[in-house]
Amino acid sequence: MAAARRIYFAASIRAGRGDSHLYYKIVSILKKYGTVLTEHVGDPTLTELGDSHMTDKEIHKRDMDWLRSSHVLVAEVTQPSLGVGYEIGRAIEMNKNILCLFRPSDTEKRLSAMIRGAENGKSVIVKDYKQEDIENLLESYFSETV
Ligand SMILES: O=c1[nH]c(=O)n([C@H]2C[C@H](O)[C@@H](COP(=O)(O)O)O2)cc1CO
Repeated sequence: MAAARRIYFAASIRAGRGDSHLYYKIVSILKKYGTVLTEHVGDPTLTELGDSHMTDKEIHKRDMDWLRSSHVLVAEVTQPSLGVGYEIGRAIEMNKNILCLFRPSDTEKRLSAMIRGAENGKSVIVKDYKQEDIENLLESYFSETV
């Protein structure tokens, strides 16, 4: 199943790349569980300019095609990002499995009610986590949930 599973990883780009090393780590763990379609999101050399070789229309089309073709969306939501919120909302409409990861200990901000409130204990899961727990958290998500 791991190779066949298509994973869309979402995290902040234009909203700030302060957590990019953590995104890199999450992407490298996710690769154990499937093909990560959006590997660029975890590239620590990617700046807030994002995919600057593409137009915004091209980025939106490519990412929506990837999202449609994915089995699961994993989103790191600690750094609030319009793009990530949009992707989560679209994925909910597409009935995707969604895992949102939030680090309360690394931010004074509270997660949006539109994300935390979308949790349904089944297809939409929102987890508070610490960096050191990420391997175990993903292991139990992919072995038990999807
Ligand atoms: O260059 C880009 N490439 C790209 O794939 N995205 C997608 C993937 C990310 O999960 C999300 C980030 O949104 P934002 O840039 O609003 O933080 O949008 C977003 C941008 C720039 O907005």
